[in-house]
Amino acid sequence: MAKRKVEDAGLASEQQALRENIPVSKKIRKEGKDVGDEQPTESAPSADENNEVESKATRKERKRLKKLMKLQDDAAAADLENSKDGSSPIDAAAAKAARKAEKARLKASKKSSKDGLTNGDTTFQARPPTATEQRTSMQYREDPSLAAIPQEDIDQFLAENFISITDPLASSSVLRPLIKFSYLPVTDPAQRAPFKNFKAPTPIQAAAWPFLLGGRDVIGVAETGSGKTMAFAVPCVRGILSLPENQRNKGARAVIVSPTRELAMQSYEQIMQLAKVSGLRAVCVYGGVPKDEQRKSLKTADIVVATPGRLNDLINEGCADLSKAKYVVLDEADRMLDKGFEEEIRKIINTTPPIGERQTLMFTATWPESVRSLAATFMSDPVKISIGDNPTGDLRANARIVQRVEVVDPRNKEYRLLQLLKQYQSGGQKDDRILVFALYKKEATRIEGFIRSKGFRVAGIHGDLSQEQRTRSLDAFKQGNTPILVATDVAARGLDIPSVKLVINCTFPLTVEDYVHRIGRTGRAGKEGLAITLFTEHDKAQSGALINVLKAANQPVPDELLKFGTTVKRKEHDAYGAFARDVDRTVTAKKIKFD
Ligand SMILES: Nc1ncnc2c1ncn2[C@@H]1O[C@H](COP(=O)(O)OP(=O)(O)OP(=O)(O)O)[C@@H](O)[C@H]1O
Repeated sequence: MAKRKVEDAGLASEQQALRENIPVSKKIRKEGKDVGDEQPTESAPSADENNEVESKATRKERKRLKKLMKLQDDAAAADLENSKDGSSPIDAAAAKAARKAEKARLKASKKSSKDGLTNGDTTFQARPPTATEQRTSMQYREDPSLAAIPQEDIDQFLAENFISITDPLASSSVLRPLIKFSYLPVTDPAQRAPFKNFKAPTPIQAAAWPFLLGGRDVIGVAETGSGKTMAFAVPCVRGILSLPENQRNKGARAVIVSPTRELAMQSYEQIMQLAKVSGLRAVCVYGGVPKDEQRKSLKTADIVVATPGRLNDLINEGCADLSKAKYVVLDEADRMLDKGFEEEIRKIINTTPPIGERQTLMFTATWPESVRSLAATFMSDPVKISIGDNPTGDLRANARIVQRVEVVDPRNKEYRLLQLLKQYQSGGQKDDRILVFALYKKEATRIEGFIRSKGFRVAGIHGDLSQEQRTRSLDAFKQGNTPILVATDVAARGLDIPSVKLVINCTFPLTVEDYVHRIGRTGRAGKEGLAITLFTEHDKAQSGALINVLKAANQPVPDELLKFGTTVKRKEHDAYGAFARDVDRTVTAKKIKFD
């Protein structure tokens, strides 16, 4: 284990060196502005130097495109052969069109190299292929019909959906978003069944799939309820299916780590929809229930979905072996890298193949500065994909949620809550689902009892309840038997409960990121939602950050809230308070010599 840590640290510093010498990034520009969030590094060459370097690089890129065309030609020819046997029909006309489109792109690349020595928005710099490039080259073949789409249409799709891709290796020049399900390299109709109720991939799915299918590390940041689970689940299953059949059902090839038991179960269910039809096995490993069944399933499961504590227990017991798990996902990644989980995550990741040999994915709706450098230590040349009109990566709430903030006297909170419940559960709305958030377990218990005493059907979910009670409450809420659920932040992240009409924050959470996740339980999968927050003087430290979130989503900011101030307080360290300094953990420490 210690050896692996040293190994990872070495690779991390190698990555850092690469990063400093290779300021290669693709930035999708909107209205002439950079939408990417990476700044050129100090060691970036001057404009003249760039021209010199880029001309070589552009030639290199042309070669790469040519190679890609040749491989596509060969593959298309092979497919055509196959289609003669009737085994894998492919549209030869589409393949031809794709080749034409590729040639056009190549021509455009030549032209732009003459004009400004750039290829569209992508700048290239000559350098040997990195470990990531060697590992990932050509695992993914673009569908010919996708390749045939004019570049302007692709650019329009990226701009309309505010898709920003920052790729340190600039391979995004050949990886187009999978804007239709039919462009997924899936031939078996049974494997397409899970998408049959969806019109098209969501932007995060469309943009992330080609990179993930190509074996790249990805950081995916997209609003709550935007389909991130399928974004990482589809390539997970495709990757395992690409292994020889005799290597399946023989232990973990992929691991997905989630912060809560309920979220782990939910992701497991979604993944099973894809895995089961393909004969793959998955297991969900979480605490609060006996281990025996989990131990047994781990022996044959291809995919492990887990919460960190129980997974580490089973690793320590020797029952969970992740040494072949080359697909590692941190769902709700910022939470997983938070102080409470960081150590557990590090232990888990240290038992997977080393950085560069595994694919590491981080998905989330919130990506605070405080976790970004730590995330980099687990990843190899990650492609950053973010969705939203949010070039700086600042915190953003789902724009379809109407947010209302009421500043109230702390003593009147429960009375106001009761009024709201009566208002939003009257007449035809009496079965509407309402999720009420409290901050503490005891508070949740008290509020649940209070609501019940007023004649409402209500259940609760928090850490003081047994897993059986938690599951029962969640099921009753999902099925609509109890239309009100009182929860602590165990239900803030990831839970996908259909038709939650209203989220009420009875007590404000500890961070504004949690606020964004809490209200994200409504307004999912393209639907509208409403969130009402009762804000008191006790929460005033959060007023500035909340005001920013409201403004960014064009929501009204009440004057009473403005009175608490607009300053955004820096996140404080538990031990060092506001004096804590952000440390770039990707940088290797300097050796100091004492003479
Ligand atoms: N392509 C699609 N079209 C429409 N709906 C989709 C699509 N893909 C997934 N969904 C649905 O969207 C809902 C939200 O998906 P999911 O739970 O993955 O969101 P998320 O982005 O992970 O949210 P959160 O940030 O809250 O965890 C789910 O009900 C899912 O079935």
